[in-house]
Amino acid sequence: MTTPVNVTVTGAAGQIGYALLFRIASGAMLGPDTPVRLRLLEIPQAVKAAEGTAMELDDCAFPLLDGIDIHDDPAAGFAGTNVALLVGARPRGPGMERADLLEANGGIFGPQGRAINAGAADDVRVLVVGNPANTNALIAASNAPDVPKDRFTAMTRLDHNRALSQLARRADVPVSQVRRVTIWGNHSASQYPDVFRADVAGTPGARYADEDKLWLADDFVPTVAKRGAAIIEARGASSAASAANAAIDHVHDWVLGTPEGDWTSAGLWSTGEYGVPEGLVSSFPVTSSGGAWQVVEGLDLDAFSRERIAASVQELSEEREAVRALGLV
Ligand SMILES: NC(=O)C1=CN([C@@H]2O[C@H](COP(=O)(O)OP(=O)(O)OC[C@H]3O[C@@H](n4cnc5c(N)ncnc54)[C@H](O)[C@@H]3O)[C@@H](O)[C@H]2O)C=CC1
Ligand SMILES: O=C([O-])CC(=O)C(=O)O
Repeated sequence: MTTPVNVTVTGAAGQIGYALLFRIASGAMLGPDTPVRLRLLEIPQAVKAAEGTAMELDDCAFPLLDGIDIHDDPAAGFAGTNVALLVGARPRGPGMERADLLEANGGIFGPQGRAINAGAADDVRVLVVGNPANTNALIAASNAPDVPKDRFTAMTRLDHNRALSQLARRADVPVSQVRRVTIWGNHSASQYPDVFRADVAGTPGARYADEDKLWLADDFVPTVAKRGAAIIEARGASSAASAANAAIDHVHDWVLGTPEGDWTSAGLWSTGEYGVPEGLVSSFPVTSSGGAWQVVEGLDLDAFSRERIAASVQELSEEREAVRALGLV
């Protein structure tokens, strides 16, 4: 049998954790041939709830689930881990922006970055889901100097999937026929979902944008960018199953590759692509092969897109200043 992959999930007793763990154990994330060993990392008060989830995981008798360990100490939770999903953090409530969580959540990601640095496997791949995801990824990466920066990513795949779905609805085509949309910038209301370079069942996405500027600026962009708030308003709690699904998609594509002719979106440590200052964790169009993300380079950006991207990147710079002032990086 193949050696199991160690997968650490923080916030395992939370609502995203509950929607995520069963799918990881079923093979949805790493494929049907890869056994997994789950490490659930929680705060001490939530360990009992995590134990309950572990009992349910046992009760599923997943053939690929090699074992489950529960920890409340980051050093133990990340020791030898190959894939780390940093979900554990407070969600926002109605009327809050994700950046309002910076002070409450930022402090979680420095110690976790240090624990990953000290003990994770050499091939560790980290996805930060806890908000504000981009800047929390920046904090974690900055506290893990020995881990290559491209191993720390922030989740904008949920925004990407939202954009696919909204564009498919507008064009009245199946979502499977929409390709190459991009989320640029921050996982926040300033993000820029870009349809200009998309392919919509063979029609350039730019046609929808050019024909109907009002739809683009007043409907599509805000619907995608503010979807998280709309879910909180409707459900009384932030998105969970769709967030877990996006985390599965992100790690699946990172490890197993993106389909030929398409790309997806992920928050990556910038090395200056598209003028994004180095060291900000910003969302880009990305492909994956050989277990590594590559930014899709050379896209010719129109003025509308450039302006929107710059605004979101400016917000990321401000968040970096804020966490510097808090001494977190
Ligand atoms: N990037 C994205 O697209 C999305 C991000 N999120 C974010 O994901 C995070 C989690 O959301 P939910 O699961 O709904 O929250 P939740 O409140 O249901 O669960 C959070 C869990 O994290 C645990 N936790 C807190 N501090 C921890 C620490 N230091 N170590 C380990 N565990 C810790 C808590 O005990 C709790 O069980 C929130 O910050 C939310 O805003 C949510 C949806 C989408
Ligand atoms: O909006 C929130 O706070 C939760 C989240 O990140 C999302 O649903 O995109």
